[in-house]
Amino acid sequence: MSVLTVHGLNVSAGDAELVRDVSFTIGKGERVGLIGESGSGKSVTASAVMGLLSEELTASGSITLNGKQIVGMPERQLSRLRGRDMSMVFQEPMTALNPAMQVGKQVAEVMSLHRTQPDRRSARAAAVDLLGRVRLPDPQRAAKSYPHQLSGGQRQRVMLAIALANNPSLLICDEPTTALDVTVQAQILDLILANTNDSALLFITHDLAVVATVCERVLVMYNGRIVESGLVRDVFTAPEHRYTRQLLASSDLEATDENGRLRTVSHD
Ligand SMILES: Nc1ncnc2c1ncn2[C@@H]1O[C@H](COP(=O)(O)OP(=O)(O)OP(=O)(O)O)[C@@H](O)[C@H]1O
Repeated sequence: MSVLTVHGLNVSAGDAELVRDVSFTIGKGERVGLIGESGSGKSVTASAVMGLLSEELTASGSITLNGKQIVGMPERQLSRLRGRDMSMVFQEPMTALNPAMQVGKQVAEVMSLHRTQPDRRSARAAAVDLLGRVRLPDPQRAAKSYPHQLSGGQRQRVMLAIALANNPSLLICDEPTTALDVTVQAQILDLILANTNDSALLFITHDLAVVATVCERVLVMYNGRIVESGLVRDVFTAPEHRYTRQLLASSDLEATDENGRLRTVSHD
């Protein structure tokens, strides 16, 4: 059974249809990229999956996470799934972190909230472990820092620790490295790859080279619809849709090398 199944998803704001008839699945341990120009509906799709659509938006169709229907699920139930069964990493960690709370406590809190650690003390210890797993130097000390005392890359590591804390079945990354410099981007991508073996991963990005590095399958979104999908190596080497060809042409990804294999832009 797929971890995530989206079937015939529509999202509208009044008369405006933002997402139209979107369907896809992600299995356990599968990594799927979602690409498309700004405004094509990627973030709206991700918000619908997380049950985080703003009030003026309406969703119809079906989204199931491990068989549970997300569309129309009451907020109380959704909040039990978010942070435990599914979590999300955003582009700007500063807005997602609490500026007034030590980051170790923020990591511990998501475990205490979902009771995935027996008590607060174990949650604190597990938080320090997690901060080490996302390779924050001196995790004991880092746990006591406030978000403003950390660099952008370190804050994104904290976000990743929070997202991974309860070993979610589904991790959604929405442009998680766009705001970071290139070296830090590559480190964060490595961490995401190293820590999501069993999770289903939906990875939203403008950067086709990142998709080629991280994902096995890709969905191409244009004007609210998925216009093309398939294995990254097929879609990037032999795109069928005109829009995908344009995306590839305007990216700095050199799709194939002299042997016809997918080549990615190096990150250093
Ligand atoms: N709350 C809202 N009310 C009305 N329209 C919205 C709302 N949220 C998003 N939209 C519109 O929905 C469309 C899709 O937006 P979305 O943020 O999903 O695009 P995106 O592909 O994620 O773009 P980006 O890459 O810039 O994040 C856009 O036209 C946007 O203006």
